[in-house]
Amino acid sequence: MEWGILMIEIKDVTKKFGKKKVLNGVSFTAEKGKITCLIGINGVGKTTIMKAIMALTPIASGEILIDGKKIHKESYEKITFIPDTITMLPQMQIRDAFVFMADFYDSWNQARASELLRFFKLQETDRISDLSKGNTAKVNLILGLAMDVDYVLMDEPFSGIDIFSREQIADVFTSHLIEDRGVIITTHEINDIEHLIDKVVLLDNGVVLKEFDTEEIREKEGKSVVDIMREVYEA
Ligand SMILES: Nc1ncnc2c1ncn2[C@@H]1O[C@H](COP(=O)(O)OP(=O)(O)OP(=O)(O)O)[C@@H](O)[C@H]1O
Repeated sequence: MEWGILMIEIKDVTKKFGKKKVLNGVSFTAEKGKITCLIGINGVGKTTIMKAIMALTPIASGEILIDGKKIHKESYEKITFIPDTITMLPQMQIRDAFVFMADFYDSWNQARASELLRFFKLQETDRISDLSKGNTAKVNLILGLAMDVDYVLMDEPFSGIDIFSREQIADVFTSHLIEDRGVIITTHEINDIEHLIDKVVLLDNGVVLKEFDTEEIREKEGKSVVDIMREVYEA
């Protein structure tokens, strides 16, 4: 396979809810092996973009390609979506959630799930309903990252959790557990994660204001992501 097409391509995507246009010609790429961060305030369409990539919501126009092929319902063999709330039943223990995932997905990798559990210092007998918000976010992350897929989408993995949990989650991003996968995360708080991300897509009201490579702007322009955000959003 040609290396050039190992990416998710979002091309001029529009989406309406009723009469309201929430995506207004969104285009960007997220390459395999890179961490791409979608940034924008509440309601700009970050989650809608994630759902469109997962073919969980239909788009009005434009197209979305994964490794050069148009997305379809079976794309979940290549891609997984980690929502910002846990989808497992509260009475389950973590090990029950693992069994559920293994039953449902061929791509479930139990060895990686166990490694992630150790990484986060969680026990497989911990009950979902008893987990703190930070630990719930970690379990959610484990359920997504333990899948043997090329692309992982994460909706607000750092939102509403304490600094120590945020740091632990950030450590996963720089570990071998990510491997050479393509990751797309959404956030509105960039500070803790700026050093982890390779690429940034700045969104506003359903349009991309700027797409850039973090290392490039650091090296060529001596600017941080926050500098660019100020330039773009305060213009
Ligand atoms: N099912 C739906 N029906 C109607 N409107 C919706 C629906 N889902 C999202 N919207 C609207 O679409 C817009 C974009 O929502 P979206 O959840 O994608 O934003 P977001 O950037 O992810 O925001 P947040 O940071 O709050 O999660 C919002 O105005 C939202 O109210």
